[in-house]
Amino acid sequence: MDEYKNLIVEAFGESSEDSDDDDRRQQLQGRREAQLVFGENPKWERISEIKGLSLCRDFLTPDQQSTLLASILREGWFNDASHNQAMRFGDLPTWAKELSTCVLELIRYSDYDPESVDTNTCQMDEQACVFPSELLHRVPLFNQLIVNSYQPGEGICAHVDLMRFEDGIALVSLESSCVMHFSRVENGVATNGKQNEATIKIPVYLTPGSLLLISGEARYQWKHEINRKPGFQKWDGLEIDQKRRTSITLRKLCNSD
Ligand SMILES: O=C(O)CCC(=O)C(=O)O
Ligand SMILES: [Fe+2]
Repeated sequence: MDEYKNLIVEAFGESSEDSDDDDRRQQLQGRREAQLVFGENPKWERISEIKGLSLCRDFLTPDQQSTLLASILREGWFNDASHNQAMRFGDLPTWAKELSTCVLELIRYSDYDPESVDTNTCQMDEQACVFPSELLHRVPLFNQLIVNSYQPGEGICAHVDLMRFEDGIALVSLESSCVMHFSRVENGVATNGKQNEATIKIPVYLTPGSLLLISGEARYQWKHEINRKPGFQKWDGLEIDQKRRTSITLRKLCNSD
């Protein structure tokens, strides 16, 4: 984690929260330099059926995944086998703050399509951005953390994340791969015996070290779930080998005033 962050800080300096044009130009310049430093930029996959869902599979290297997992295990939250979830609000552990910084830097310096940038204002069009750009200036970016530790067979029921959290959710996967399914919130009435829209499930394959960003429609109009019961975890026609899976969810609480 530190290595990734230091590289970025070394290359571009600490990030600024100002948002005037000069800063934007510098950010764009930073992206160009990032391409030189890291070679090929991390690739983002859009899930075409769902607006606001972006997946970066090579977010964390295997070494970074091990370091992150070790930091989580050192917290001791899962020492007792009956605990499989930990939540933190406000001041997050150092490793979680570093992870948030990595998410932010990755988004800021990710590949971008030069065609989508207005060269006068240096504004990127929303479609080209993997995260709503107005959220990138909020401080802190995230102040709530959930770590889930799932044993083989365990998953999470279909849900929309609670409205007490703002838009813009980051989800990091560690250990076992899994398929997360998304289904529309609306309960459209099934007509003509056709499949109800709400029952159509879009599968998203989450591999270890990947980062999933959920915002806008994906956050408010789609439910997500992971069913790891036997027979439900298939990708490319093959049943996924189920091991323990650890996930980290980063969110920002809505202001209560
Ligand atoms: O474990 C996951 O990947 C999903 C967790 C989740 O949906 C949540 O914390 O709201
Ligand atoms: Fe969730």
